[in-house]
Amino acid sequence: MRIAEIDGPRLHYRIDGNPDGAPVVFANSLGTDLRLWDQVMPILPQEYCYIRYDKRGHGLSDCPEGPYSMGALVSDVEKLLDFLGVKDCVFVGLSIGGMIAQGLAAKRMDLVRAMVLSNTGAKIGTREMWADRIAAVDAGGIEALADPILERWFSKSFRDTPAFWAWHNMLIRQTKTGYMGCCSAIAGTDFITPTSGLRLPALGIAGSEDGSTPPDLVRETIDLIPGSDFKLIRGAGHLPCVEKPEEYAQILTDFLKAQGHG
Ligand SMILES: O=C(O)CC1=CCC(=O)O1
Repeated sequence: MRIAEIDGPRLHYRIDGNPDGAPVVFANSLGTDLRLWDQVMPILPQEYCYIRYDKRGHGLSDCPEGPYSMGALVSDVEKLLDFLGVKDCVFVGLSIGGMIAQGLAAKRMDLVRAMVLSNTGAKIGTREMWADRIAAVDAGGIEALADPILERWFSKSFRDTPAFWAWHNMLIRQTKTGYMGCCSAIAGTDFITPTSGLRLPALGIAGSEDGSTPPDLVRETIDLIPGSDFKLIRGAGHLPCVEKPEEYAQILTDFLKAQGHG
Protein backbone atom coordinates (compact mmCIF):
# COMPACT_ATOMS: atom_id res chain seq x y z
CA MET A 1 0.00 0.00 0.00
CA ARG A 2 1.63 3.27 -1.05
CA ILE A 3 0.55 6.80 -0.19
CA ALA A 4 2.02 9.97 -1.74
CA GLU A 5 2.03 12.93 0.62
CA ILE A 6 1.83 15.80 -1.80
CA ASP A 7 0.73 19.41 -1.48
CA GLY A 8 -2.94 18.48 -1.68
CA PRO A 9 -4.91 15.35 -0.84
CA ARG A 10 -2.85 12.24 -0.01
CA LEU A 11 -3.01 9.93 -3.01
CA HIS A 12 -3.02 6.15 -2.93
CA TYR A 13 -1.00 4.62 -5.76
CA ARG A 14 0.43 1.32 -6.85
CA ILE A 15 3.38 0.29 -9.01
CA ASP A 16 3.45 -2.91 -11.08
CA GLY A 17 5.87 -4.28 -13.65
CA ASN A 18 9.51 -3.12 -13.59
CA PRO A 19 10.00 -0.20 -11.15
CA ASP A 20 13.06 0.89 -13.21
CA GLY A 21 11.24 0.63 -16.53
CA ALA A 22 9.76 3.37 -18.70
CA PRO A 23 6.71 4.82 -16.91
CA VAL A 24 3.13 4.21 -18.04
CA VAL A 25 0.51 5.98 -15.93
CA PHE A 26 -3.16 4.97 -15.60
CA ALA A 27 -6.07 7.17 -14.51
CA ASN A 28 -9.46 5.56 -13.99
CA SER A 29 -13.08 6.52 -14.26
CA LEU A 30 -15.79 8.04 -12.08
CA GLY A 31 -16.88 5.66 -9.32
CA THR A 32 -14.01 3.20 -9.76
CA ASP A 33 -10.64 2.81 -8.05
CA LEU A 34 -7.29 1.57 -9.27
CA ARG A 35 -8.53 -2.03 -9.30
CA LEU A 36 -10.05 -1.07 -12.66
CA TRP A 37 -6.74 -2.15 -14.21
CA ASP A 38 -6.26 -5.40 -12.24
CA GLN A 39 -7.01 -7.71 -15.14
CA VAL A 40 -4.83 -6.00 -17.75
CA MET A 41 -1.78 -5.46 -15.51
CA PRO A 42 -0.45 -9.04 -15.47
CA ILE A 43 -0.86 -9.48 -19.24
CA LEU A 44 0.96 -6.29 -20.25
CA PRO A 45 4.69 -6.47 -21.09
CA GLN A 46 6.47 -6.55 -17.74
CA GLU A 47 9.42 -4.34 -18.75
CA TYR A 48 7.47 -1.10 -18.17
CA CYS A 49 6.80 0.65 -14.86
CA TYR A 50 3.01 0.80 -14.47
CA ILE A 51 1.80 3.50 -12.11
CA ARG A 52 -1.88 3.68 -11.17
CA TYR A 53 -3.55 5.80 -8.55
CA ASP A 54 -6.86 6.68 -6.93
CA LYS A 55 -7.93 10.20 -7.81
CA ARG A 56 -9.14 12.39 -4.95
CA GLY A 57 -12.43 11.26 -3.45
CA HIS A 58 -11.97 7.69 -4.74
CA GLY A 59 -10.47 4.45 -3.44
CA LEU A 60 -7.95 4.90 -0.61
CA SER A 61 -6.97 8.50 -1.47
CA ASP A 62 -8.11 11.43 0.65
CA CYS A 63 -11.60 12.74 0.04
CA PRO A 64 -11.66 16.54 0.44
CA GLU A 65 -14.94 18.41 0.42
CA GLY A 66 -16.19 19.14 -3.11
CA PRO A 67 -16.87 20.42 -5.62
CA TYR A 68 -13.62 19.60 -7.44
CA SER A 69 -12.29 21.26 -10.57
CA MET A 70 -10.60 19.50 -13.48
CA GLY A 71 -7.61 21.76 -12.79
CA ALA A 72 -7.32 20.28 -9.30
CA LEU A 73 -7.54 16.69 -10.60
CA VAL A 74 -4.82 17.43 -13.17
CA SER A 75 -2.66 19.16 -10.58
CA ASP A 76 -2.99 16.14 -8.21
CA VAL A 77 -1.55 13.70 -10.75
CA GLU A 78 1.08 16.21 -11.84
CA LYS A 79 2.24 16.41 -8.20
CA LEU A 80 2.12 12.61 -7.87
CA LEU A 81 4.36 12.21 -10.93
CA ASP A 82 6.75 14.90 -9.70
CA PHE A 83 6.78 13.13 -6.29
CA LEU A 84 7.69 9.85 -8.03
CA GLY A 85 10.35 11.53 -10.17
CA VAL A 86 8.58 10.69 -13.43
CA LYS A 87 9.91 12.81 -16.29
CA ASP A 88 8.39 11.31 -19.38
CA CYS A 89 5.44 8.92 -19.48
CA VAL A 90 2.78 7.34 -21.61
CA PHE A 91 -0.53 8.32 -20.00
CA VAL A 92 -3.58 6.05 -20.26
CA GLY A 93 -6.83 7.65 -19.10
CA LEU A 94 -10.30 6.15 -19.09
CA SER A 95 -13.38 8.40 -19.00
CA ILE A 96 -12.72 11.20 -16.48
CA GLY A 97 -9.20 9.73 -16.46
CA GLY A 98 -9.02 10.53 -20.18
CA MET A 99 -10.01 14.11 -19.42
CA ILE A 100 -7.20 14.25 -16.83
CA ALA A 101 -4.86 12.91 -19.55
CA GLN A 102 -5.86 15.71 -21.95
CA GLY A 103 -5.48 18.36 -19.23
CA LEU A 104 -2.06 17.06 -18.18
CA ALA A 105 -0.78 16.78 -21.76
CA ALA A 106 -1.85 20.38 -22.45
CA LYS A 107 -0.25 21.65 -19.23
CA ARG A 108 2.93 19.53 -19.08
CA MET A 109 4.14 18.67 -22.57
CA ASP A 110 7.44 17.62 -20.94
CA LEU A 111 5.70 14.92 -18.91
CA VAL A 112 3.40 13.21 -21.42
CA ARG A 113 5.11 11.80 -24.51
CA ALA A 114 2.04 9.87 -25.75
CA MET A 115 -1.46 9.20 -24.52
CA VAL A 116 -4.32 6.75 -24.73
CA LEU A 117 -7.80 8.26 -24.49
CA SER A 118 -10.08 5.40 -23.57
CA ASN A 119 -13.88 5.73 -23.40
CA THR A 120 -13.71 9.47 -22.97
CA GLY A 121 -14.32 12.80 -24.64
CA ALA A 122 -12.96 16.33 -24.74
CA LYS A 123 -16.38 17.15 -23.28
CA ILE A 124 -18.68 14.54 -21.72
CA GLY A 125 -22.40 15.26 -21.43
CA THR A 126 -23.83 18.67 -20.56
CA ARG A 127 -23.72 20.86 -17.46
CA GLU A 128 -27.44 20.18 -16.96
CA MET A 129 -26.95 16.41 -17.14
CA TRP A 130 -24.24 16.50 -14.49
CA ALA A 131 -26.24 18.90 -12.30
CA ASP A 132 -29.15 16.45 -12.42
CA ARG A 133 -26.87 13.54 -11.53
CA ILE A 134 -25.32 15.45 -8.60
CA ALA A 135 -28.80 16.35 -7.30
CA ALA A 136 -30.01 12.74 -7.62
CA VAL A 137 -26.95 11.34 -5.81
CA ASP A 138 -27.24 13.98 -3.11
CA ALA A 139 -30.88 13.11 -2.54
CA GLY A 140 -30.88 9.33 -2.88
CA GLY A 141 -27.26 8.18 -2.74
CA ILE A 142 -25.34 6.47 -5.56
CA GLU A 143 -27.39 3.31 -5.09
CA ALA A 144 -30.46 5.10 -6.46
CA LEU A 145 -28.65 5.58 -9.79
CA ALA A 146 -26.63 2.38 -9.81
CA ASP A 147 -28.75 0.42 -12.31
CA PRO A 148 -28.68 2.95 -15.17
CA ILE A 149 -25.00 3.72 -14.54
CA LEU A 150 -24.07 0.03 -14.65
CA GLU A 151 -26.11 -0.46 -17.83
CA ARG A 152 -23.88 2.13 -19.46
CA TRP A 153 -20.73 0.60 -17.99
CA PHE A 154 -21.26 -3.00 -19.11
CA SER A 155 -22.74 -5.02 -21.94
CA LYS A 156 -25.81 -7.13 -21.19
CA SER A 157 -23.79 -10.37 -21.29
CA PHE A 158 -21.30 -9.10 -18.69
CA ARG A 159 -24.13 -7.95 -16.43
CA ASP A 160 -25.24 -11.59 -16.24
CA THR A 161 -21.89 -12.79 -14.83
CA PRO A 162 -20.92 -13.04 -11.13
CA ALA A 163 -18.01 -10.61 -11.70
CA PHE A 164 -20.53 -7.88 -12.43
CA TRP A 165 -21.42 -7.71 -8.74
CA ALA A 166 -17.90 -6.71 -7.74
CA TRP A 167 -18.26 -3.57 -9.89
CA HIS A 168 -21.75 -2.95 -8.60
CA ASN A 169 -20.40 -3.08 -5.05
CA MET A 170 -17.44 -0.84 -5.89
CA LEU A 171 -19.81 1.76 -7.30
CA ILE A 172 -22.32 1.79 -4.44
CA ARG A 173 -19.52 1.97 -1.81
CA GLN A 174 -18.03 5.04 -3.50
CA THR A 175 -18.30 8.14 -1.26
CA LYS A 176 -20.96 10.62 -2.34
CA THR A 177 -18.56 13.51 -1.72
CA GLY A 178 -15.90 12.13 -4.04
CA TYR A 179 -18.41 11.12 -6.67
CA MET A 180 -20.28 14.42 -6.73
CA GLY A 181 -16.98 16.32 -6.56
CA CYS A 182 -15.77 14.59 -9.73
CA CYS A 183 -19.16 15.06 -11.46
CA SER A 184 -18.66 18.80 -10.95
CA ALA A 185 -15.19 18.60 -12.49
CA ILE A 186 -16.58 16.82 -15.59
CA ALA A 187 -19.47 19.30 -15.87
CA GLY A 188 -17.04 22.20 -16.02
CA THR A 189 -14.68 20.67 -18.60
CA ASP A 190 -14.56 21.44 -22.30
CA PHE A 191 -11.14 20.48 -23.69
CA ILE A 192 -12.04 20.77 -27.39
CA THR A 193 -9.73 23.77 -27.93
CA PRO A 194 -6.73 22.62 -25.86
CA THR A 195 -6.93 19.05 -27.16
CA SER A 196 -7.05 20.36 -30.75
CA GLY A 197 -3.68 21.97 -30.07
CA LEU A 198 -1.99 18.78 -28.85
CA ARG A 199 0.74 17.27 -31.01
CA LEU A 200 1.74 13.89 -29.62
CA PRO A 201 1.10 10.24 -30.48
CA ALA A 202 -2.44 9.45 -29.36
CA LEU A 203 -4.74 6.46 -29.47
CA GLY A 204 -8.49 6.40 -28.84
CA ILE A 205 -10.18 3.25 -27.55
CA ALA A 206 -13.97 2.83 -27.54
CA GLY A 207 -16.43 0.09 -26.58
CA SER A 208 -19.19 -0.70 -29.06
CA GLU A 209 -21.75 -0.96 -26.21
CA ASP A 210 -20.57 2.11 -24.28
CA GLY A 211 -23.62 4.12 -23.21
CA SER A 212 -21.59 6.82 -21.41
CA THR A 213 -18.98 7.80 -23.98
CA PRO A 214 -20.11 6.16 -27.23
CA PRO A 215 -17.65 5.34 -30.02
CA ASP A 216 -18.57 8.48 -32.01
CA LEU A 217 -17.59 10.72 -29.09
CA VAL A 218 -14.24 8.96 -28.64
CA ARG A 219 -13.59 9.16 -32.37
CA GLU A 220 -14.47 12.87 -32.56
CA THR A 221 -12.14 13.54 -29.63
CA ILE A 222 -9.17 11.57 -30.90
CA ASP A 223 -9.63 13.06 -34.38
CA LEU A 224 -8.81 16.47 -32.85
CA ILE A 225 -5.19 15.27 -32.68
CA PRO A 226 -3.52 14.89 -36.09
CA GLY A 227 -2.03 11.46 -36.78
CA SER A 228 -3.93 9.74 -33.97
CA ASP A 229 -5.30 6.21 -34.16
CA PHE A 230 -8.61 4.69 -33.04
CA LYS A 231 -9.61 1.18 -31.97
CA LEU A 232 -13.10 -0.14 -31.36
CA ILE A 233 -13.57 -3.05 -28.98
CA ARG A 234 -16.73 -4.91 -29.93
CA GLY A 235 -19.02 -6.35 -27.27
CA ALA A 236 -17.70 -4.10 -24.48
CA GLY A 237 -19.27 -1.14 -22.72
CA HIS A 238 -17.63 1.78 -20.90
CA LEU A 239 -14.99 -0.34 -19.16
CA PRO A 240 -13.44 -2.56 -21.86
CA CYS A 241 -10.36 -3.20 -19.70
CA VAL A 242 -12.75 -5.17 -17.45
CA GLU A 243 -14.89 -6.84 -20.10
CA LYS A 244 -12.23 -7.58 -22.71
CA PRO A 245 -8.88 -7.44 -20.86
CA GLU A 246 -6.93 -9.53 -23.39
CA GLU A 247 -7.98 -7.37 -26.34
CA TYR A 248 -7.43 -4.19 -24.33
CA ALA A 249 -3.95 -5.30 -23.20
CA GLN A 250 -2.98 -6.22 -26.77
CA ILE A 251 -4.02 -2.78 -28.05
CA LEU A 252 -2.03 -1.07 -25.28
CA THR A 253 0.97 -3.32 -25.87
CA ASP A 254 1.02 -2.53 -29.59
CA PHE A 255 0.78 1.20 -28.82
CA LEU A 256 3.56 1.09 -26.21
CA LYS A 257 5.87 -0.84 -28.52
CA ALA A 258 5.17 1.59 -31.37
CA GLN A 259 6.32 4.49 -29.17
CA GLY A 260 9.77 2.98 -28.63
CA HIS A 261 9.19 4.01 -25.00
CA GLY A 262 11.96 2.70 -22.75
O1 LIG B 1 -20.80 6.89 -14.84
C1 LIG B 1 -20.84 7.17 -16.01
O2 LIG B 1 -21.84 7.61 -16.57
C2 LIG B 1 -19.64 7.00 -16.84
C3 LIG B 1 -18.66 8.06 -16.69
C4 LIG B 1 -18.68 9.31 -17.20
C5 LIG B 1 -17.45 9.99 -16.84
C6 LIG B 1 -16.74 8.93 -16.12
O3 LIG B 1 -15.62 8.99 -15.63
O4 LIG B 1 -17.51 7.82 -16.04
